[in-house]
Amino acid sequence: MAFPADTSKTNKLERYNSYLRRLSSAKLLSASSKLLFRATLLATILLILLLILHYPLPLSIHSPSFSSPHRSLLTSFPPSFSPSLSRQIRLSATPRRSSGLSVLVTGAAGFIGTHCSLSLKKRGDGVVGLDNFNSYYDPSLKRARQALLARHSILILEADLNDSLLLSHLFSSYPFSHVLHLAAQAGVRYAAKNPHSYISSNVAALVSLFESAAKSADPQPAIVWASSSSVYGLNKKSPFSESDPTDNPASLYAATKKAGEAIAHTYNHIYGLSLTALRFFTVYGPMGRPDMAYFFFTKSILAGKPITIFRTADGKDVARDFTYIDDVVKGCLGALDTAEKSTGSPGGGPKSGPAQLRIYNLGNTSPVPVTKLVSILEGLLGVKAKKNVVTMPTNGDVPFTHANVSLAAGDFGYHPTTDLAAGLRKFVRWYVHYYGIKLKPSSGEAVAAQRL
Ligand SMILES: O=C(O)[C@H]1O[C@H](OP(=O)(O)OP(=O)(O)OC[C@H]2O[C@@H](n3ccc(=O)[nH]c3=O)[C@H](O)[C@@H]2O)[C@H](O)[C@@H](O)[C@H]1O
Repeated sequence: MAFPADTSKTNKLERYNSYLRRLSSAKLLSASSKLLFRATLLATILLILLLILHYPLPLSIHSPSFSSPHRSLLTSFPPSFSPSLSRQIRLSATPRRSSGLSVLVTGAAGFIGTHCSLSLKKRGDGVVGLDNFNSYYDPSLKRARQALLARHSILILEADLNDSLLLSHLFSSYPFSHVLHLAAQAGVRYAAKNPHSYISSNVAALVSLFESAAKSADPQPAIVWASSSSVYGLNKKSPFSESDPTDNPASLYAATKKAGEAIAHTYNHIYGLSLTALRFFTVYGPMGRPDMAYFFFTKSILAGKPITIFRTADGKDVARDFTYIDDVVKGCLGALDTAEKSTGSPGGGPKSGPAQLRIYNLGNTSPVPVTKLVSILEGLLGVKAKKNVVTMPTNGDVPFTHANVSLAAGDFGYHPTTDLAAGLRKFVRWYVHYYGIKLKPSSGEAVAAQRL
């Protein structure tokens, strides 16, 4: 009898072999999927790097203590303005008079920006505004100014100057003849709280603007921009002239404005940008800045709250060459009208010759003590201020400012005509109307209003 063949050993062997085959194919599968995963990851990283190199991300140095929307208006990819936005930009920028200017006004929702935009538009120039609407002071006031400009068909783009991609796109999409650059981090004492916002707005954004104007605009625009009386710092010689040294800045604000003037020299020298710096002297008036003394003094006096008045360490009055907004606007327009063309070639190429590089004081030429400012306000408001007189802090203030404006007078007929009492009257009139305040019938402003 034949015994059935003993297959148990062969079966075991086959089962073992098939187990080994499955094991190795599973390993192979997992190894190849790992490889595939790594390759995909690498390709994605490479693609992102390529895109960043090609379309650089906006430089965003955010200030820690206030918010800025910093929204890019470039919606599609590759970046471009929507057809409707392009149309609005064209409409707003195109002058209505022959040989009118087309001006990009930065900081257009700001105090001086709004007034200048309106004046330019009223005389037939084209204006496009740009503003980041940050919350350094009440943004609702900036929105009210924006609404006013909109009623005069002036478009304000909500964007940050550090968005260099947007800026270069703006310059390549419309041939602005001029830029009036007023966007800045203002205030001499605030730098102690938020120093970085001064670097971001007054240095980085200035470079971003000059870069785009030099390299993306065709033709390159002439640029008129806001410097400050604060660059004279702790100088003792009075009045301040443009040729005086500016080596003693008393605040970071002043230091960034002085840095701006040095940066302007470089861009003028290398790229042939036509650049004019205007040194403003404590500008005040209707729709002004709530962070300035005349504005918050008015608020506190009306609310019956105490105000702090600074005096110098040796007990003297602190004084300012307070300058009324309408005078400053005339100075800004004069500077724009006399600005010569830039001499650089598109793309930052060689310049055809030296370009204009100017600096002007725009002040009132008659300093007034802060104590006098307060007594004028008391009269206009019909309320006695509760005064706290203290020694001036050493975090930015200077004892006095006083402008010599003969350069601006000679070059574009700048002659300030509004004294502090007349200018503050106009400010108070606006203030009580804007905030819906009823003054006592005996107040200087109420009496003057009855006479009208
Ligand atoms: O010309 C400029 O380049 C600058 O002008 C403005 O700076 P300033 O001249 O310092 O204005 P502003 O704060 O209104 O103080 C006015 C006076 O009130 C005194 N002052 C101030 C505050 C206070 O609590 N008490 C006080 O006595 C104070 O000592 C001073 O004497 C702009 O803000 C600044 O952005 C820049 O443009």
